[in-house]
Amino acid sequence: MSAATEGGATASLADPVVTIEDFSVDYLGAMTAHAVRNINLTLGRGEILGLAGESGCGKSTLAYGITRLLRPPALITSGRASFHPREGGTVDLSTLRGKQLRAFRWDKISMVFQGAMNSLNPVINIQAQLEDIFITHRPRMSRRDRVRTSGDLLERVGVERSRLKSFPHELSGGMRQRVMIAMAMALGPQVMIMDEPTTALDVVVQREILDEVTRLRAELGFAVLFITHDLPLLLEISDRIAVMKAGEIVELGAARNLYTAPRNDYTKRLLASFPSLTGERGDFIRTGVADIRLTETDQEKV
Ligand SMILES: Nc1ncnc2c1ncn2[C@@H]1O[C@H](COP(=O)(O)OP(=O)(O)OP(=O)(O)O)[C@@H](O)[C@H]1O
Repeated sequence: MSAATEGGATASLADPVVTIEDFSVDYLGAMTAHAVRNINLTLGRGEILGLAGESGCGKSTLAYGITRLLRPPALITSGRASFHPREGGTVDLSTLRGKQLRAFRWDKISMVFQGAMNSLNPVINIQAQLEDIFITHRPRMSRRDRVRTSGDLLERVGVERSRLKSFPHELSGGMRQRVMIAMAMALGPQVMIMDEPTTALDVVVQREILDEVTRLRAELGFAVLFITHDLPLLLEISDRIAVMKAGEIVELGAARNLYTAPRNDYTKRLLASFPSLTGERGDFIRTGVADIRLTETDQEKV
């Protein structure tokens, strides 16, 4: 659990940075899938909110939906997601279009996805890829400042400045994912959405990167919506955790409370599937092998 911010979670809810209201997404087709169903969720300013749940429960669909990255056959069928900038006011994300939306994504809300490290351009060095963000979004920035800021960003995520000259294939997977986190942080967003950002990495690298993210959050004050099926990992880094099942949030609470006194049967089963938080972990969340269909009592909502 994120001891550094205990208590801060409740306080930050009085100051939300994103609110999601009655948000629903369907995948249209012969068998329409109701992937996200009437979700209400608030992300507090500076909070790390964990979103947990087995594969296919709708976590990514929710993240893509908020940031308007969904493509047909996905359709937002109800609700809205709003951003509340530090500077005041409210932006209904559904009203943003084209250039405005693209600028918003880097500037205010940025994203790091699982395969992000593979989306670096293989034929361009890291410096050019970082500089590119500033060329596009901060056109008045001098070349000198771009290079300096790009180096600062790399150092911030634990990658040596000298790596600016490297090409993606010269970096390890962990380093490439750190570069992606640096890119996501480049414009000082108020929210970062991280969808399984470390899943493809080995546990030591995963741990280092997560420590970095929590440290940076404390330093820079951005909020994080952290999505993973790995509940023990969420318990360590999150202020609050929302547990998702079949498109719905079945439990939402402070990470510590969720761990010590889960209310929902499904949450209890998720926790029980990890026999020890330090030892070997259960595997049904990863593989989806075991049958863990919801019982009637699981339907209790928050
Ligand atoms: N392009 C698509 N067309 C139809 N159904 C889809 C599509 N993408 C996702 N779905 C369905 O929507 C539901 C939610 O999927 P989603 O990827 O959001 O879940 P998830 O919790 O993020 O899972 P994972 O951890 O495996 O990424 C699933 O039932 C999935 O089969």
